[in-house]
Amino acid sequence: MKIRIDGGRLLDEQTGELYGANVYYDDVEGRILAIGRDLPSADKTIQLDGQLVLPGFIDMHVHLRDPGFTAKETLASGVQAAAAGGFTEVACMPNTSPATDTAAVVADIVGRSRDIGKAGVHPIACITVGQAGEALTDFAALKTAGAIALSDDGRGVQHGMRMLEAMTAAKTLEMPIVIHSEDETLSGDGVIHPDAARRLDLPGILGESEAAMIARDILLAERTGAHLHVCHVSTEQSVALIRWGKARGVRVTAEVTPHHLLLDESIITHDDAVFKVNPPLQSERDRLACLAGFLDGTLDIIATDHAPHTEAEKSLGIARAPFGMVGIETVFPLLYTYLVVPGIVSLPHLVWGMTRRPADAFGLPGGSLRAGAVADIAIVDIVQERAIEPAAFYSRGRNTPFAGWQVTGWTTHTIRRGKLIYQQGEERLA
Ligand SMILES: NC(=O)N[C@@H](CC(=O)O)C(=O)O
Ligand SMILES: [Zn+2]
Ligand SMILES: [Zn+2]
Repeated sequence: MKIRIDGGRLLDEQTGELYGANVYYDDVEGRILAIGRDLPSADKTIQLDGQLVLPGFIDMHVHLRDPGFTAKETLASGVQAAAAGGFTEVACMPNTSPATDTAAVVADIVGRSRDIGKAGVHPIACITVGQAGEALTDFAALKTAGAIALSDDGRGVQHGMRMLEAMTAAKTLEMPIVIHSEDETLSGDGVIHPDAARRLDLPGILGESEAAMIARDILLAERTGAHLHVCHVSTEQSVALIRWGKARGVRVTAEVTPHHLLLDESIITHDDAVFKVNPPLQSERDRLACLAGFLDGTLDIIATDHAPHTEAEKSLGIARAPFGMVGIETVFPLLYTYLVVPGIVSLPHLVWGMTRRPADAFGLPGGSLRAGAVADIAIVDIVQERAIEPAAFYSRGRNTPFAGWQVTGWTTHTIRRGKLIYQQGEERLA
């Protein structure tokens, strides 16, 4: 079938200007056939009224919790939540149960997510068996099964020589090493930023625990030539180290989350684990450094680190609850409303950070709307405004610190390879 999206506005990929145009694509081929004003007639038309027609969003860091932790999220709820957030592709982290450390688990995630038919899922497999930080997994077998990168996210690889071996092996296979940077000898049993920890009489996490491991791994990436991708960068020192690595020509890319761009530790005035996340919400100075790093390209991409947990787990209080916040359904509205509308970040810069830049960094299709490209499209409405309401999420996780925030930029349709994978208001999958 030939389908046309009429009446939307697109971003010019050279100038970043918005312009009115229609999009014509084929749902069997899954490709865009033409973009313009005078297009052939179609079998079906999606009629818009000025909504933004953007490349489908790509999130390189989500936790889908399946297999093993399906009370937090299932593959079905996770990929539907992703599609509802405008995402056509997500990369999922391996801290599942069993851990994503064998070809069988990778193949299971790829196969089941394909059958569900919502956002596309690209597993990131473990660096070490069981994420124990010791024996390396079989990188080649994981890659063959469909893993696009390697990470022990949830934990850092503590042993330097082990990381050197991992990067050496990853380099020969051209697989990115994606790091959760946390030197546990510095973070210890900390739970939040030291200033907030002092107020609440809890143990703090030193920012140096992040920067120290980033420094080590940039040096190892320089030695090995491996592609190093740094997860959820949160401190001023970390941004400075990544900027230094890039200036030296090291192959390092990095991501920043919506919560580290919008929140700092001062929001934690009482014991509510909705604010507990790793790395923690940092100082205002750190937040501004992350924003500056995103603006100058040091932090290449936006990733949500969507980390669903149950209400029971999050009600245990900051000392005992697990780390993590959900984010995939609210990232674009939040960043559009609080960074683009006030003029802090331009619309094209935000959009490229969620589309073209992750596609380029990880060699994924999508990220661009032009004739011949895959028909991976997010349609967002920047007029419709409403408060973030966790009970309305498609995700099983309701653990957001942004409940009640008034936002615009909600996704109305998501199209992947020409197929409608989300339409605003659709029923939850079982
Ligand atoms: N970010 C978090 O606070 N939690 C993540 C783990 C991680 O991303 O390190 C999780 O799996 O819950
Ligand atoms: Zn992490
Ligand atoms: Zn994570």
